[in-house]
Order: sequence, then structure tokens, then C-alpha cells
Amino acid sequence: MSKLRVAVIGAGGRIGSEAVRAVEAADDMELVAALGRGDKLETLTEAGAQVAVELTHPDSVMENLEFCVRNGIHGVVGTTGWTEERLARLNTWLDASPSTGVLIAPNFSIGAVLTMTFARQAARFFESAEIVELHHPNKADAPSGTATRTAQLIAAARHEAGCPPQPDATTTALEGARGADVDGVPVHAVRLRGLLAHQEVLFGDTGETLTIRHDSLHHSCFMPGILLGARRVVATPGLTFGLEHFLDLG
Ligand SMILES: NC(=O)C1=CN([C@@H]2O[C@H](COP(=O)(O)OP(=O)(O)OC[C@H]3O[C@@H](n4cnc5c(N)ncnc54)[C@H](OP(=O)(O)O)[C@@H]3O)[C@@H](O)[C@H]2O)C=CC1
Ligand SMILES: O=C(O)C1=N[C@H](C(=O)O)C[C@H](O)C1
Repeated sequence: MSKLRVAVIGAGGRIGSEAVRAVEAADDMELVAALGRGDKLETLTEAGAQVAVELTHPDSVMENLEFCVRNGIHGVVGTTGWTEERLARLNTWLDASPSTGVLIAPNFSIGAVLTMTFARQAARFFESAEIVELHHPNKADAPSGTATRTAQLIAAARHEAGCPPQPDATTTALEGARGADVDGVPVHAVRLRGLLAHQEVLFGDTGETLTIRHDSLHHSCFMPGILLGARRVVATPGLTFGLEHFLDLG
């Protein structure tokens, strides 16, 4: 069987360099291009890439994806900074290239995906929910893509269940003291040397709290998700948001 022809964009970065090694080590894949900043996107088409793994920066991802989708190259995207407006633009490109698939995964680690799933399940049972995400200080965006997605899932589950807004008697506060408001869920971002990527989802109700915590300790934790995404996206046209859709979680 022929190998899947995979390229990595952002190949010199923290996660990109790990992804290069993971693709090279996968028996069913061939690394056909490894692009850094300033490299020509045409390298992807010249190399015959079927899938591009995009791990760059929120300022770069849109231009890279537009090129990929326009040229029928499937995308596996870990880069963060997604907004409704950006997703709408991406969907417009995908509409014009209907056999192309793009997976955007706010987090490729299985533990983080499960954290989001468990948080969504727990959301309707507790009056209060807050998120603390903790990352290395080189991270460009806050709150993290994972925390934003987790908050959106919690908010949607609470809305579906008819939960009222969370209790919060704060009337005076320093700016930022109550975190960022993501669909009514406060999200607090810590940036600390020594950390990689960590998240606590805190739920509270009368007489009890529930904390779901996940820790990414090494970039290798993202690799099984990236490789799975590359294998599945080639047969999944359109936009898939979240690795959970490829995990058969039930
Ligand atoms: N979904 C997930 O599971 C994960 C997602 N991420 C996300 O991935 C992204 C990258 O993170 P991280 O590796 O820590 O960041 P880094 O800054 O370490 O790496 C990004 C790399 O991309 C390069 N780059 C920037 N723009 C381009 C471009 N247009 N073309 C090619 N290369 C480019 C950078 O080059 P230069 O240094 O010259 O700027 C750098 O080498 C972030 O958005 C992060 O949040 C990270 C981990 C897991
Ligand atoms: O920048 C990072 O490091 C990470 N970014 C992603 C995010 O914003 O959620 C995934 C993970 O948290 C690591």
C-alpha cells in the first residue's frame, strides 16, 4: 500500500519539530516537506503532499490553509486563535473544494480531549464552572484554544439543560480579576516558565466541588492525535472541529 504523503508547516517549532519526527517514524506515512517561516508554500504542491499538518501561529494559519485547500491538500491543524469569522472564511474555501478535508483540533492529546468530554458531561449538574489553564510563557494566545473550547462546550451543555447563569456577587473588581468571559464561563490563564500545557476545570455546587485536571508533560502526547488526524482527514471532506469526532467516544 502506498504511504500517505504528509507535510509539516511550522516544522522548526516546539510541536512542529516533534510532528516531523512522528511522521518520519510512522510506517504508513512519508514526510514529503517540512516548512519553516519564509519557505514557499508551492513546495507543498511540488512535493505532492496529500496532507499538511499546520502548527505555526495564529497570524500565519489562514494564509497557509487557504493555499492548502485551494490546492486540494487536506489539513490537520493544531494552531490556535480560531474565531467564528475565521471558521466562516475557511468554510468558504472548503465549499469551493468539496473533496478536501480540514481537521482543526484545539488539542491533540487524548487526555485533553477526554477532559473536554467529561467537562461537557458534568456541566449541567453544577451551579458554578470555571477554568484555569496554565501554559509556558512563550504562548502567543490567551486563553488557550483548549480552554476556550472547553468553556464553549460547558456553556452549550448548560444552555441545553436550561441552567441559569452562574452565581457571582462581584460588583467591584480589578480588570481581569474574574478572568475572561467565554460564553458566561470564566477562564483564567497562567503563563509560567517550567510549564507546558495544563488545565483545570472546576465545578461547584452546594457542599461539593469537582475538579478535572489534565497535564501535558511533553509534546509527544500530541503525536498520536496528529497521526490519527492525518489518516482520517483524507476520507473526511469538509471541516471537522475537534479530534473527538475521530475517536469513536460514543
Ligand atoms: N492543538 C494542539 O494540540 C496543540 C496546539 N499548539 C498550537 O500550535 C501552535 C504552535 O505552537 P508552538 O510549537 O508552541 O509554537 P512555536 O513558536 O514553537 O512554533 C511555531 C513555528 O511555526 C513557524 N512559523 C510561523 N509562521 C510560519 C509560516 N507562515 N510558515 C511556516 N512556519 C511558520 C515559527 O517560525 P518562527 O520561529 O520563525 O516564528 C515556529 O518555528 C500554537 O498556536 C499552539 O497553540 C501547540 C501544542 C499543541
Ligand atoms: O501553545 C501550546 O503550547 C498549546 N496550545 C494549544 C491550546 O491553545 O490549547 C494546545 C495545548 O494547550 C498546547
